[in-house]
Amino acid sequence: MKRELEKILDSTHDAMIAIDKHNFITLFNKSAERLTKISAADALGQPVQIIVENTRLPVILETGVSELNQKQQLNDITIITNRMPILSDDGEILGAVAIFRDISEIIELAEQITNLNQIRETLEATINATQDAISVVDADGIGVLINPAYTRMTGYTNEDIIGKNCTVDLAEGESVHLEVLKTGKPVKGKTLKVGPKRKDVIAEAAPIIVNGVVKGSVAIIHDLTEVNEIYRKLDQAKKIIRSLEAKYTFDDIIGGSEILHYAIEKAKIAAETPATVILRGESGTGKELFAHAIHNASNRKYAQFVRVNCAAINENLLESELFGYEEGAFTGASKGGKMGLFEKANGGTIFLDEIGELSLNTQAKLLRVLQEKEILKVGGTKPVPIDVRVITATNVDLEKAIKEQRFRQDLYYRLNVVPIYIPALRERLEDMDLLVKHLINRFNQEYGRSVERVSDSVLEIIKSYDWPGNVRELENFVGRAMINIRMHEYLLTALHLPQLSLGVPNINQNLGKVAQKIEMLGSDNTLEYRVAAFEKFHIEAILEKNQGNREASAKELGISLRTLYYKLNKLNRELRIEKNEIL
Ligand SMILES: Nc1ncnc2c1ncn2[C@@H]1O[C@H](COP(=O)(O)OP(=O)(O)OP(=O)(O)O)[C@@H](O)[C@H]1O
Repeated sequence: MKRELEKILDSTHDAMIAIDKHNFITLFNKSAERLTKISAADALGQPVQIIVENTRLPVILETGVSELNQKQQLNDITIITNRMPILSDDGEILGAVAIFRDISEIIELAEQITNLNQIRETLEATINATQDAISVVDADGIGVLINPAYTRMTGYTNEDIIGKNCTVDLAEGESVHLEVLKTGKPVKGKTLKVGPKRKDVIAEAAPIIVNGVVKGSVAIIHDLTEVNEIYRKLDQAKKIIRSLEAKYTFDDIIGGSEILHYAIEKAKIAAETPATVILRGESGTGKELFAHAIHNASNRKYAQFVRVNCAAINENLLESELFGYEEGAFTGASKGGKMGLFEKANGGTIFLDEIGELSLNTQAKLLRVLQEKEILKVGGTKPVPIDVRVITATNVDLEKAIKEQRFRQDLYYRLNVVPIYIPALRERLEDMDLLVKHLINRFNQEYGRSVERVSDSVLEIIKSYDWPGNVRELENFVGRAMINIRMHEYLLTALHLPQLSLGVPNINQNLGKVAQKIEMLGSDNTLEYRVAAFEKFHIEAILEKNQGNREASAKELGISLRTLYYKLNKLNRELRIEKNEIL
């Protein structure tokens, strides 16, 4: 009987240790051995304190009171202990027994459950926070979860969806959930209408598979109106990039002179209207810059800006370039025909530069376009309506061209709606300082230079020159000077300046050249040396003006020809002029 009892006790998972009333161990089953890593042979008959430290069994012997469900650590294992006295029938304490249960596994399981809970919470928070509308159904197609984005998009709440068939939200189209549950495969890009407002959406869905079995389906729907809005924005962005072809705005027009300011103000007013603008001014005054600025300040700024240099395109091609052609219009015409520049600029602006160069034939066609607001392609019979703002520019005297019957008067009236005259650079010397500063900043960046100032004589030279090529020539001149300057020089002096193109000589220009050369002189500041240098440079300048004609130069200088030769020889001998190596 005792053996059988021991067998039963050994087979239980609970560890058991019993002691007699003298604290000696009387029972130590197999589970106790596993838990304490002490063999029953070592334990039995020993005082319990020797075998198990901090045991409370002796306390139980004394008090006779049970201690139940006590959690404690034993060799890194969490156990639950029940300790009870062993009582005789008449209540006498015969010993005590402790039963331990290893609960590590249970704790691990509990931890896993807690973790799973956390994962679930995180997943739920993510699903709720996402802007995509999500719905989940079970294997029978019954709604189990929707997120707030879904409610926002469809108008349906938990009440309408959870526990209901997955087709309840559909206004038009097949349920993606049902398709997924049927095929077990993901579905993509289905267009449907959902909700009471029949919202257009794109849906995609995927199966939820657990252990190889389809347990449900999860779907994401995207609002097509949002997608369309994204396309619209993309399109607008493309247009903005395209309109960067007109890259300048009024802020890029540098100058503070009253005469330029007047032109800018007039252009700004014109920009707000659809009126045809004609920009008049010499070459390089900034007519194209103005055309860009007008386009970019108008409500057509997101549409195309098309520049046509009427002088650069072959007269035979110009018509088909401007108005396009139909397929088979002429030998060599591309298949499908070609869109003309007017059509390309539809909704935007066409800038016809050098309009004075148009042939009378093309002038007649252009007049028709301006009057009818439609184009007729070469070889075509059906006119195409167009909405284009026309800006033209010219540096030729159109009025004279009309008198000479090179330009049509009726076209002139059509084009001359808002004439804007852009003054030549020599008419606005006040702008020079600002322009030079602006150009130096620009070339500092482009060429990696660090020029901070220009010497007074440079400005003097610049202001004394005629600038027949206007701002373009000034740009070129400063750019070349900036190449001449070394990396760490911060003062631009006359030494850095390139030769100015001769143009039509005038006295100011001559003085400028003299000043430029004087700055090339060395450190000899004696009056004799400087006066002699001035004399030499002045003679050279006058000679240059008279294209080397010595008689005319001597006459202009008020000296005899003999004196001129004498002076030139003498001055060349006497003057040691330090030349800038870079120039
Ligand atoms: N006021 C200004 N401020 C800054 N840059 C200017 C100004 N005027 C002209 N420019 C610059 O000078 C150069 C020539 O200008 P633009 O091409 O506009 O002149 P244009 O009058 O159209 O010349 P063309 O008649 O030869 O075609 C351009 O690089 C332009 O940016």
